[in-house]
Amino acid sequence: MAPALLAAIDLDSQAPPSQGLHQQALSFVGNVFVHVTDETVDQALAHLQQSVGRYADYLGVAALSSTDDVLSLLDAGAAKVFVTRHQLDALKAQNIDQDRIVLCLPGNTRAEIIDAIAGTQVDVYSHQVQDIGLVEAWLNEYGTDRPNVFVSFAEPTTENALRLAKLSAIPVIPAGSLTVDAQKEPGLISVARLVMANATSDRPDGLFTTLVTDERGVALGLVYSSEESVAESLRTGRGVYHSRKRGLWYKGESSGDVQELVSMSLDCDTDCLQFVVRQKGRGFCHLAAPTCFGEYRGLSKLQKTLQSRKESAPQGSYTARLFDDPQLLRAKILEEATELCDATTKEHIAFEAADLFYFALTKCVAAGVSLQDVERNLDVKSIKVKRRQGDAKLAFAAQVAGANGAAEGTTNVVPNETPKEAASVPKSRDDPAGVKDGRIAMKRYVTAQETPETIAAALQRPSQKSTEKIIGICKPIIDAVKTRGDAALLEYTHKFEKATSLTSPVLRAPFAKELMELAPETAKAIDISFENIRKFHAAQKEEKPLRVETMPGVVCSRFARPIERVGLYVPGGTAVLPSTALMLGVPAMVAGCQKIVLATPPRSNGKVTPEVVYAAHKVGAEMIVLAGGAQAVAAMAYGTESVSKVDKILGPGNQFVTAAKMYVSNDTNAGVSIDMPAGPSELLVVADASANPAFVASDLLSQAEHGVDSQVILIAVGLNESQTAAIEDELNKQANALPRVDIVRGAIEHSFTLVVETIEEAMQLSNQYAPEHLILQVENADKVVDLVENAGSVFIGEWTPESVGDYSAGVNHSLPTYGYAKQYSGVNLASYVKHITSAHLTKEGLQNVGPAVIELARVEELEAHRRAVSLRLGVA
Ligand SMILES: NC(=O)c1ccc[n+]([C@@H]2O[C@H](COP(=O)([O-])OP(=O)(O)OC[C@H]3O[C@@H](n4cnc5c(N)ncnc54)[C@H](O)[C@@H]3O)[C@@H](O)[C@H]2O)c1
Ligand SMILES: N[C@H](CO)Cc1c[nH]c[nH+]1
Repeated sequence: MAPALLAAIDLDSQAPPSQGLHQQALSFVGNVFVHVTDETVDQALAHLQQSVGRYADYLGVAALSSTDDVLSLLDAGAAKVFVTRHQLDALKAQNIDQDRIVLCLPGNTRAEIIDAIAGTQVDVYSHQVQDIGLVEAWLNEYGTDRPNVFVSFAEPTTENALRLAKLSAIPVIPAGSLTVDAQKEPGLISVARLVMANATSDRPDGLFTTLVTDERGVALGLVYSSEESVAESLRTGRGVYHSRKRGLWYKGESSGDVQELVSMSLDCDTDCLQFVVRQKGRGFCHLAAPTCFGEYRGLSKLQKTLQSRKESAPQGSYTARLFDDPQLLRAKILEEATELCDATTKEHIAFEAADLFYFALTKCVAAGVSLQDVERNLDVKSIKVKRRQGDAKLAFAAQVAGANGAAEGTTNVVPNETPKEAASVPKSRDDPAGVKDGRIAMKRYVTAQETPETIAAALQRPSQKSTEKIIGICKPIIDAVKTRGDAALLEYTHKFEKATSLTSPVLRAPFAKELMELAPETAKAIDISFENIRKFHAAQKEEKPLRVETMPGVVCSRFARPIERVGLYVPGGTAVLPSTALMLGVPAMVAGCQKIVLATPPRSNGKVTPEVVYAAHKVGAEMIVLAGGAQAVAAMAYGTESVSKVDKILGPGNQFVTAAKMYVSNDTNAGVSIDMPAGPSELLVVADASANPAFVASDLLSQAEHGVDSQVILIAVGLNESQTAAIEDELNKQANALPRVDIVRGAIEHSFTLVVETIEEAMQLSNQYAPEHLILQVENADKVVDLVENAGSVFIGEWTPESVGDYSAGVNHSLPTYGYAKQYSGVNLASYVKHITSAHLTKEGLQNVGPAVIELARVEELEAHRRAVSLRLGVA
């Protein structure tokens, strides 16, 4: 819609004008003209930022030397730019919407104008016009079927402006020459007169039909206006109309339900006014309803409810709980966003979107943000000219890839090609340094200031994709491998690993030397780690059977035997993990398992990294299955033409690996067991004032870099603000220097610090969480170990970073996550053996224990059991 006028303002003038339009009246007019030069581009951008949504900015940019600056101004929300012919051509070449361009005419004669606008359909601007008659002449010649014509005057007067306004030209007049109070400023040009210059009434009484709406455009009611009421409304900044019975009508004067004027404008054929207002009191309608068409609905209604809950919520109100508990609100927003992503039917999508809107709007209202603010943002974004790539941030893309798999084509996260690349995930294209999105920081809770429920909610792990869903994806894969063996296994490796050249799914021992060629320092590091892991696991061996004489002549024993055939899964999706091959393979070797099968996804060239082959060789693996995911698990569980069937499958992996392990272990036909359900890596550090902030931060980051779903927690014991901030600063600094900063950022988003007062409280919270890894960086750390009840593995004192456990200290890194440390142990020697018990009785022993057996068999009415004893003892 063409504006009625533009009020020209000066970017440099800081002081309010001594006469003419004040700031608020600029919004009523709704359209402002600003002249921009190379020196004032930044000021203009700042001005746009403040004013976008309050009024439309028309910018004179003819003096700008750079087209980029013009584009930036359009991008920042300028409604239109007034340009030279040269600039017009440059903007056209950039495909800028011509509706946003106004061509500055080089002169005002007919010939000059025709020449300038030849071949264009853009609006035009005739500036500093001296001879109004000349402009009137060509406006009359063109008629109304022409682009918009903007005109500024060498000497603006009411008469000049009205003459051109009546020909539907748009006057551009300095704000200081305009007034909304013509009585007080009689020498200035009346805005009301200009606004109404072209208004036409289709009513016998000459009044103008007026639609009154709120800021979101929701109709409040219908009224009538006259030029006088419009002038009064502009003067007072309130809703003032013309009552057909009582004349000038100051809305709400007697009821108190007044309105603040936001803006006013005419419709497309200038016979209807729209007043945008902020309604006060009970509402617009004389029946005390918000609108003359009834109550608010939908988002407007929700907003009103939330705003009133914020002011005073009834006891037990859920919304009030959300306002008070940002952590709960955050969790709900994430939960609902995920549910919306998973919804498929129209009804379900509408249902989930409604839930998400509710929680999102609660967040807005809590922060004093209105729907109008949100919609203003949408409008500004809708006219951006610099389009973004639109890719998801890597952290989120990786999450989706984790759930759907890159192979489904849902993301652009690609599987690794080489070990080095795999270890260094690329940063997002939008943010090559990985720092633009701001500080990397964990949320902080001071437990003394929070409710126990808030802390308990914080200690919940981030939600995982439902196992049923993942099993639904894995089951067809497992069935295919079970029924079609190698052929299916190879097909899935071609599909998921893109290893299309692979023709055999296994690599058999002895492995060729050239497949395990390593730099001497790498081989040495593997050898050292191997030896330490071997020593620690060998020490766990039970040298002789357990033997107890429970009664004279009754001897009970328990002895261990290795599980004959074990399958070890070494993950390889986003990182290559030879350390995991050692952690799983060395105890299998020490336990004496006869057949060790190792499975790992190959690279796209069909090969496995030499470090993994070397580790497989050192532990005596019989073969490496060149496959990953559910297909590798199925191959080891059921066996194929090439893959040996195993009795137990161990090792971590992503959701597909875990789901497949759980599925095959429940299939009685498979006859296979598993170590434990595994989840994303996690770490909890308990640190007191003696801890080195740089050490603490480095430990937290060491697990955060595993995946966006990793979680790290700091429990700060008795730290003051500056001590806690020192760790946070270190974390931000070190995180931003990491190659996997995007993954870290994703993990840190659901990681947090708990500030507690005592070490006892810290350990109680740690035991409640049951972390996979627990680091104690506190005074007397070895004494604090006594307080540990639940944890996968504990790292004691400032010189024990968790990474030593990941690689070389000797302890195992395959550990229970997701709170399973409450009931599971990490992988250890016992994971590779089963225990067999034996009983050995003498005659005397049977005489001693026999009567008890006879009696219990009688109670259970199992006669054959009873007789097996009574017969030997010769009793009835
Ligand atoms: N707890 C521990 O001890 C420990 C140690 C090392 C690694 N980890 C964890 O193991 C995990 C390794 O995950 P990863 O993805 O890097 O490697 P991975 O080897 O576990 O999984 C890769 C396989 O997933 C399968 N897959 C991918 N998308 C699929 C889809 N859409 N449908 C079906 N199958 C699909 C493919 O077969 C692919 O080979 C990480 O979460 C890491 O933190 C844990
Ligand atoms: N920290 C992982 C267990 O959660 C294991 C690992 C392998 N490589 C490095 N770290």
